[in-house]
Amino acid sequence: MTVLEEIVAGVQEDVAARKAVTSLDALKARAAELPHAKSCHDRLKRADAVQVIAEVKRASPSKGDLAPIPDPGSLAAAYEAGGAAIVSVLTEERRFKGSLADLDAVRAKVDIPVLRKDFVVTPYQIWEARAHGADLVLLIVAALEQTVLTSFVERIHSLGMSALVEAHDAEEARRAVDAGAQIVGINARNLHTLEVDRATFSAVVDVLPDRVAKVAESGVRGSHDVLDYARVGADAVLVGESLVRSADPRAAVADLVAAGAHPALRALRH
Ligand SMILES: O=P(O)(O)OC[C@@H](O)[C@@H](O)c1c[nH]c2ccccc12
Repeated sequence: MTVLEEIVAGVQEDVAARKAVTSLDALKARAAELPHAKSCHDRLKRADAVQVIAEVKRASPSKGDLAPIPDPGSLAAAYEAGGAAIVSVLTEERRFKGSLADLDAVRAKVDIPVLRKDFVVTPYQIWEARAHGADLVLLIVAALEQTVLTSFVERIHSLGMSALVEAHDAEEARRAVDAGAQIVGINARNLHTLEVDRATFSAVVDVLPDRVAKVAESGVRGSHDVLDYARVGADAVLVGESLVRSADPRAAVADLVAAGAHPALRALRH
């Protein structure tokens, strides 16, 4: 089993356990009472600056524990104050130590859109995301057959949310576009080997049409990586580890946001 398959197997067990407690109908009823999801595409695809998606990430399969994060709501509020466009919350429990409770805590504290970051393999998880106030849902191409991927993108859009569809190579990026993705993430971390290769983004991005919002995911250590990704066509960067490890997450986000708004990039982006 690859790491991805192992994670998905655990997620399937965890979803089954939650389903036994909360029915799909209960999730739908809860979702019906919430304000509409906030739109994300135009927020990420801005002519003037590269945007920052800041992630609440406690642990990862490659690095183990990253940060204790006693108060995920406050961390997310710091990200928002630093100028993040969107906050991402890992909800996978076994390897990333996230939860829907973290998503709730973040949703309660920020006004910017919130991304549910998990290994979505059933429509139940999409309803769950909406019922817990998510605006954006991650879908991983490598974990889904094409017909399923397409139906999940449609389901997410029909619930008023946005899909961030994650690819690792050109073939997966094409599949993302074919599935109707308007926001595509290119992950520098290979989910089979867990290695980071920052050159992945530039190797894959040309497959994507102009209208797609392009997110460079993983391995952003600081403002120089934002500039590098920006130069090769990223509309946004998704950053976890370097922010959760920072002593001042608000300032750390602000640094990345400032790099993304660097005047030298503006000419490139027109
Ligand atoms: O911590 P980093 O290297 O800044 O990476 C963040 C994000 O890209 C990463 O958490 C991620 C990208 N795609 C995922 C899919 C599942 C879980 C996690 C991820």
